[in-house]
Amino acid sequence: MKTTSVEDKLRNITYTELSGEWATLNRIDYDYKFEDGSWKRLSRESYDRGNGACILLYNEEKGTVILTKQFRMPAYDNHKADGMSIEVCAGAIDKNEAPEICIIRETEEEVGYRIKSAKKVMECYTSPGAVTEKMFLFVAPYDDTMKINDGGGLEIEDEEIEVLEMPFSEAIKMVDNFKIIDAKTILLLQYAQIHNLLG
Ligand SMILES: Nc1nc2c(ncn2[C@@H]2O[C@H](COP(=O)(O)OP(=O)(O)O[C@H]3O[C@H](CO)[C@@H](O)[C@H](O)[C@@H]3O)[C@@H](O)[C@H]2O)c(=O)[nH]1
Ligand SMILES: [Mg+2]
Repeated sequence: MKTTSVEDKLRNITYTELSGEWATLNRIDYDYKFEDGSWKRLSRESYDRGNGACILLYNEEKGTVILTKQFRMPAYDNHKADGMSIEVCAGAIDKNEAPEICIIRETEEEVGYRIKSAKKVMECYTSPGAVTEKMFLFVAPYDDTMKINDGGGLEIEDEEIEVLEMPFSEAIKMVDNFKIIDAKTILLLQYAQIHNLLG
């Protein structure tokens, strides 16, 4: 592993905003020092849409988990199937919002459960070569007494989210047969498996 600090490898960083409608797509130009000591001016496009939080809700007694199903345009754009994506509950973190506060809010909005706290189990970049987004991954137990509405997402944000409560074993099967192909969801389901969250 190389130990040169990033300050010694980078200089003259400039930002050019290429698009800024919903989130910001920047072109970042920078001088980069290679290991042989040579400098080269490089350019990378970087899409900044903030950070995100997501959560796997699980019920050990029932052996179930709560997932969501919704249309995702970028997924549709990629493989032109139906564009429906089965995912753990997730949302973009508001400015100055703590990831745990965000995920408690999203849990209420998207799947209709009021949880008091959530345990952070991982952090990950979703696509570090292209997107600035860091994702904070949580787990929390749920039960029927915590259900306060039907979820579904916010109408003002045009969200249409189907709430799925399914056996954990079925969710794991959906990873194995490629029906669940969202990375954060696979990570959390496998975390639950490795750490025996559902007994
Ligand atoms: N007009 C417009 N609206 C958008 C756009 N992107 C998102 N929105 C709106 O913003 C809402 C964001 O809902 P959240 O629940 O906060 O986020 P999310 O769409 O579930 O995204 C989460 O998952 C993504 C995929 O893994 C993550 O990329 C994201 O950070 C977050 O965790 C969407 O329902 C939609 O109304 C866009 O490009 N244009
Ligand atoms: Mg969401």
